[in-house]
Amino acid sequence: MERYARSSAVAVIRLRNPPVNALSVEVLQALEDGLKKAEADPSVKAIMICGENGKFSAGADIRGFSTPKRHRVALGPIVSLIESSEKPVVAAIEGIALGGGLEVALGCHYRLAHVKAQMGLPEVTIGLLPGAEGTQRLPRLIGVPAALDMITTGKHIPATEALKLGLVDEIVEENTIEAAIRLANKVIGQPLGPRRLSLKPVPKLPNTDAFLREALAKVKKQARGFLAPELCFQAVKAATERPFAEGVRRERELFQRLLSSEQARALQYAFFAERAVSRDHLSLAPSPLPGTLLSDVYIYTGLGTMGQGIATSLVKAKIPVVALEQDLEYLNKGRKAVMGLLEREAMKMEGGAQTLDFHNPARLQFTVDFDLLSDVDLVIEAVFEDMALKKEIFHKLSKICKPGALLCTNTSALNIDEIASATSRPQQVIGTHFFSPAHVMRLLEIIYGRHTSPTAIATAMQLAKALKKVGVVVGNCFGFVGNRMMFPYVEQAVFLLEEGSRPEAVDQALEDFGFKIGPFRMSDLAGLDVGWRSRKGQGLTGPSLPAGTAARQRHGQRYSPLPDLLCERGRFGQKTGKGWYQYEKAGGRTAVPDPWLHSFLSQYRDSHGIKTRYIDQEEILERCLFSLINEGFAILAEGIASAPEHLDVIYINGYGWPKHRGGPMFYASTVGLPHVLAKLQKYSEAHPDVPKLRPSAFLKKLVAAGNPPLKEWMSYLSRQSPKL
Ligand SMILES: CCCCCCCC/C=C\C=C\CC(=O)SCCNC(=O)CCNC(=O)[C@H](O)C(C)(C)COP(=O)(O)OP(=O)(O)OC[C@H]1O[C@@H](n2cnc3c(N)ncnc32)[C@H](O)[C@@H]1OP(=O)(O)O
Repeated sequence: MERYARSSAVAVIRLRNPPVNALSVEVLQALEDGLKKAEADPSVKAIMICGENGKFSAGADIRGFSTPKRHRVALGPIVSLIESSEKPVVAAIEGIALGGGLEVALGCHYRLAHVKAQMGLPEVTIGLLPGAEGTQRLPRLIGVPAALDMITTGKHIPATEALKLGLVDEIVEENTIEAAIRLANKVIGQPLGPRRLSLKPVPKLPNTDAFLREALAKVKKQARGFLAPELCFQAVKAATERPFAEGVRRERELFQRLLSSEQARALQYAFFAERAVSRDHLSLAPSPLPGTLLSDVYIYTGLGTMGQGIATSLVKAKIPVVALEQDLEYLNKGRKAVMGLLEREAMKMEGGAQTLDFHNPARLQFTVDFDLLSDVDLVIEAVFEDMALKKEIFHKLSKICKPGALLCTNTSALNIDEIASATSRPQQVIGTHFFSPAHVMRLLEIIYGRHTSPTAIATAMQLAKALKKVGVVVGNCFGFVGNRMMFPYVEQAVFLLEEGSRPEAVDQALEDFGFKIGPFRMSDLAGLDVGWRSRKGQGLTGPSLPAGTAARQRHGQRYSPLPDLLCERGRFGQKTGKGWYQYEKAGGRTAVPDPWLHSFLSQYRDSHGIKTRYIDQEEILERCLFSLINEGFAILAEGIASAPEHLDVIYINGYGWPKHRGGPMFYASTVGLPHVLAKLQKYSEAHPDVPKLRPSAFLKKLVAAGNPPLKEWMSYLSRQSPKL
């Protein structure tokens, strides 16, 4: 506790724990001590709580949740202590007040925030609920619908919205601390009863029961097996049904249930994994990164779907862009699409189009003039996946661009070294695999080639950061990390159809597991023709396939021609109105099981002498997931990625893997590597012609080593890529 000024009647309690003033045991203890001291000091007439370094607090120290129980200090009683103080307590909220940080503020009698502050109860995103009485106080302050929304989604809200909701009493543009002191002085001596949220009733709704029923249905639908949102709901519901103290007891009970859950452990692992992965390599970037200065320019070529998203993403990050296309027709089409995307993005932002300023040619210009590339710092090429075309472009770039320019290729599978070989500066060539839609998806896979320099890698990582994406650096191999792990997963899904399953059964099993979208719905969305083109390119199907090749064999391994057969019938998915499902029209979005496909599958099985069998959910999950995980172990062993966390971050952010399961490698660690190995052995014996089911040597090694924790896996490998 300190005094604002020597003779001030306002005691100041400053939360101090850099970088985000997380509420560690020590901070909580100091907060309690400070409160008691201020309470006992007759010269103190009011108390102000603020955070060090322009941040109130990011909430409980998340690392503390995995420490043994006896070391924990409860926050709820401290919040009660604040509220019951006989002296007015004012929260001065700067920067962030999240989780337990906001709960501390809710215990205060007054809340004043800086206009740029953000507030929220994001506990749900780490598998918890606000466990310091926040689920009982917030509905009393801002009403049940708004509280439920904040608590079940975990969203951060800006101070301006917080003011409208009544979450804060006042917002200020100038010095928050001084304004809070003024407020504290003003309210000395005023009655505190009406300011104590625990004493307030929860505002009544016209039809609380109906509202809660609908809200629960919505929460359950979005959660897909994720427990925390539903328990958050239950805690808020308790506030509508019970007196404060009983509601708090219910909140504690639910909090304890979540605290000991595997899902909370998974989400907290994912939280730290993402931050650790994003930090990698950054230190080698030139500072400041060219292009983060507004006078510099990023240029990018190709205005197809990916290019449109990339351009939008760059403009959103306030990076000046020159968008290049091969001819005016494509340029005009691309321009229209990009402008449309930007209009929509601007509508979601405060300040709208003015903030993005994309009509300003200094921010975004469109051209067909390749010579404009001579002075740019960074190029992102985003033409379609055609090696010859990419090499031609890189050859040109290498000639035109200034010596230091970084040359990025947006590719999902092509060989970076081969692309780099078309240039005279392979050390500056790097893969940047954006995910569609590129202005929405958070993942950026960054692929280094044999000659890519550490500075180039670091610069690409900094680009990811500037775009607010999660950059993950990986090595160069077919499909890199994400798609390479996806191949066996999709392969199994199709094999399951051959053996007796249906697309809707496979999708359902994986969506129940928590995937946003199953493999067949995903394939229909992405377009079956994409994979078909690639398989034709690899000589697996199409005219280059040698005559007499067995329909279901390629290079001595099992192959399913099912996706090719659908493409030959013009069934490309949503875009043609038919794929693995049928749709209301070409371009339709609602997938409906298709009787035609069911009978096509029966005929297919008959014609190949396959006996249809019932395949249960367990087998669907095990074959799809364990083959994907198996590939992950192979990737780690080859040094294509530097740690299992990298694979997990890729899967959560780019492939819709359910975050509450922590990523595929974390999931493998939770079900146990011996179990994964045993299942792979079983399926591999049943399908000896499927190499991707054969357990990887690294997985076997880890099992033989006694199933060590994930953090130790990499220590069992002797060799690591020097660039990772
Ligand atoms: C022993 C513990 C006592 C526990 C008391 C138990 C009482 C139970 C009652 C109440 C329970 C309350 C629950 C909570 O409050 S849970 C926490 C809720 N808060 C959050 O989820 C916020 C998480 N943080 C963020 O969203 C962001 O980090 C943000 C604060 C917005 C800052 O973002 P950004 O500027 O992009 O910076 P970074 O994300 O890179 O973070 C910087 C470093 O700070 C670390 N960090 C952030 N938040 C926490 C946290 N709450 N606990 C511990 N560490 C945190 C983060 O990991 C970065 O560090 P590093 O790079 O080393 O990983």
